[in-house]
Amino acid sequence: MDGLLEVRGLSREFGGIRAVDDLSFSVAPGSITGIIGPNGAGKTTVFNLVTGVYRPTAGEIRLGNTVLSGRRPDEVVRAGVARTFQNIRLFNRLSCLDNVRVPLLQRETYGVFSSLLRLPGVRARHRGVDARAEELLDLVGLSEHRDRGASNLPYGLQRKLEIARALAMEPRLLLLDEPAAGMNGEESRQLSGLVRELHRRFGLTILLIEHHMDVVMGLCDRILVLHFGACLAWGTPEEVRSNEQVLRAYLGKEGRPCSPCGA
Ligand SMILES: Nc1ncnc2c1ncn2[C@@H]1O[C@H](COP(=O)(O)OP(=O)(O)OP(=O)(O)O)[C@@H](O)[C@H]1O
Repeated sequence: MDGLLEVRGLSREFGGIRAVDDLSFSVAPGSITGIIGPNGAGKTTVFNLVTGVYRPTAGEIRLGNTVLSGRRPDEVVRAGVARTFQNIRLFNRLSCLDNVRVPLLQRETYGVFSSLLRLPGVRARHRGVDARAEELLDLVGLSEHRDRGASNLPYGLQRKLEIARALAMEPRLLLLDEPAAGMNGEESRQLSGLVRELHRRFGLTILLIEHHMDVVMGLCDRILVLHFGACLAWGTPEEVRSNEQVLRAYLGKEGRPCSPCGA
């Protein structure tokens, strides 16, 4: 097992529904991996399982040597996994800068008394946080919007702000849930450029869910195709694009799941 993320025999049931069904795949360190599949295929449930929002019914998830399955979301973040959400989750009343400062401050461990007394070391660390927040906003192209309320940003920029917030966690693995949702062709091209740049600059491993095929095919080294919670296909964009089962599934005929993926 040499993936940064290793998923083995993962299942999750909701009542009688198997949202994720005995799924295995591996995300290589430093790669960009895409998850695609029809609505309801289980893509977001996989993210929720990796990030500790849901507990698996069966199976194991590892990040390097750390077992993630069964951990709380805050423990998963500390282990090095950050994510963005399909339905954007920002502090709407806060400025862009403060939206990024919050996770940065959470990472800092202040003694309560030194914080209350505003000791010099704390003030210096606050300045460090401000500088880092500005840097992250600059990186995603939001510097000029730093003082603007998050809810006043256009949708595409809110998605970039979410990415800046996730980067503030200094993740080893970044999960992006439909980063190009609601974007037009030009916006999604820009978004692809940004993801590529972040990947190069931070040596990040990225797992992304996306319905925009041009984004997925252009960015990803490997693609996992989910169908009824199981792996329908796994491979390079070229392999997936020409896979008969994938073509049939998207055309409405049922394909036969394969397993395990990327092992
Ligand atoms: N909390 C939940 N309770 C009950 N059923 C759920 C829950 N979360 C997901 N499901 C079900 O699990 C299945 C997979 O849903 P999921 O949201 O993971 O799919 P998806 O591939 O992300 O879909 P989409 O592309 O529409 O976002 C669906 O049948 C969904 O209704």
